[in-house]
Amino acid sequence: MEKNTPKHILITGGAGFIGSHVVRHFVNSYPHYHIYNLDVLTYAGNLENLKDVENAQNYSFAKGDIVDAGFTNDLFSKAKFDGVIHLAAESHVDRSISDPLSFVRTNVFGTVNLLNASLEAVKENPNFRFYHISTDEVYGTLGETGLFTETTPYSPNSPYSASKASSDHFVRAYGETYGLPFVISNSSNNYGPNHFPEKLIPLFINNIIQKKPLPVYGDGNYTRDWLYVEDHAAAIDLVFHEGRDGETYNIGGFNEWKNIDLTKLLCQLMDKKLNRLEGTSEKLITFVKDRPGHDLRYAIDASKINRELGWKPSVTFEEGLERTIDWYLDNQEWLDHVTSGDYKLYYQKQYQP
Ligand SMILES: Cc1cn([C@H]2C[C@H](O)[C@@H](COP(=O)(O)OP(=O)(O)O[C@H]3O[C@H](C)C(=O)[C@H](O)[C@H]3O)O2)c(=O)[nH]c1=O
Repeated sequence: MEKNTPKHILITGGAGFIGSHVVRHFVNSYPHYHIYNLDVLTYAGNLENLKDVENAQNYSFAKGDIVDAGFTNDLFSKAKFDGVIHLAAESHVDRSISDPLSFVRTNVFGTVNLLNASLEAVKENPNFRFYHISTDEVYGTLGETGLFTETTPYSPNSPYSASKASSDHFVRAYGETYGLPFVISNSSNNYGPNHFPEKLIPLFINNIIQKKPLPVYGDGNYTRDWLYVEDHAAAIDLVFHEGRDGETYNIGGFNEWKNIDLTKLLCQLMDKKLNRLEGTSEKLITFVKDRPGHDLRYAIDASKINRELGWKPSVTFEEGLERTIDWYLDNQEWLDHVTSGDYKLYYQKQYQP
C-alpha cells in the first residue's frame, strides 16, 4: 500500500498496550492519513495511553465493540476505510484459562465481524487491505532449541492462542474464499510503557516498587523472546505498507530470556534505581503453582521480515528496560488508575503465593 496519498485507516484496540503505540506511530508518521481508533475500553484499554495525540487533527476515537456487527458495519459505511490494522483482542493467557469464551467472543467473533465489514469496503476500494496482528503463540511450544518460522504448523496450547490461531485462519480463509486482500504478522512478547500490569515485566516492576511478592510460575525455566513495543510498531508500519499480499511475517526481538533470569535482572536494575541494597528485591521472588499448559519456549526466526522489508529491532534490551522502568516510576498515577478495579480482584483470586 503506497504512503503518499491521504488515507483513512482503522486501528482496532488502539487504546491497549501495543495498539496505543501503533496509533501514536501512525498519527505522528502520517499527518496526511486519518487514523480512527476503535476500542471498547475493557480493563486493558485506557485513553490515558494516548493523551499526547488525542487532539491531533488526523486522529479520531470511536468507543465500540467489534463484536457488535451493526455498530462495526455502520462505522465502515460512514468512514470508507482504506485499510484496517486489527489489534483488538483479549490477550492474557491466564485470563483465557479462567474465561475461554470471552476470548472466543472478541478474538474470533469480533475478527469475523471486521472481516465481513471489510468485504463491503473492498467492493468500493480494491486497494483496501486487512492487516491482522497476531502472536507467536499460535505455533505452540518449542523445546530447548529451534525457532518458529512462517511455515511452522499451528499448534496452539492455551485458549488464548487457540482463539488467535482461529482468527488467523479466518483471515486467511477470507482471502482464499472471498479474495480479501490481507496480511498477517505474528509477534513475540512485547514490553514497554503502558503495559497493563498483569504481564510479567510490568507486574514485576510494579511489585518490586511496592515490595510485593514476584510470583514466578513453576520453576521459572520458561523462555520468552522479548521485543520493545516501539520496534513492533515500526515493523507493523512496514508490513502494512510493504508486506506482500496474503503473506505472514514473524516479528521477534532475537532476545531470549528464561523467566527466572529475567526476574533476577529486573530485581538488580530496580535495586539500583530505587537505591536499595543489592539483593533486596530478589528476596521477593516466590515460586508459585505453574500455569496449566504452560508453553516452555517461544523463539522467533524474524529473517523473512528482515530480508524482504529490511526490518530489525533497534532498541537493545538494556535500553528498552531502562525506558520501561523509568516510565513506570514516573507514572505511578497511571498505575493506580488501571489497577483500581477489576485487576486487583483478579490478581488476588488467581495467584496467592
Ligand atoms: C504474569 C506472569 C507470567 N509468568 C510467566 C509466564 C510466561 O512464561 C512468562 C510471560 O508471561 P506473560 O503472561 O507476561 O506473557 P505470555 O503468556 O508469554 O504471553 C504474552 O506474549 C505473547 C506473545 C502474547 O501473544 C500474549 O498476548 C502476551 O500476553 O512469564 C510468571 O512466571 N509469573 C507471572 O506472574
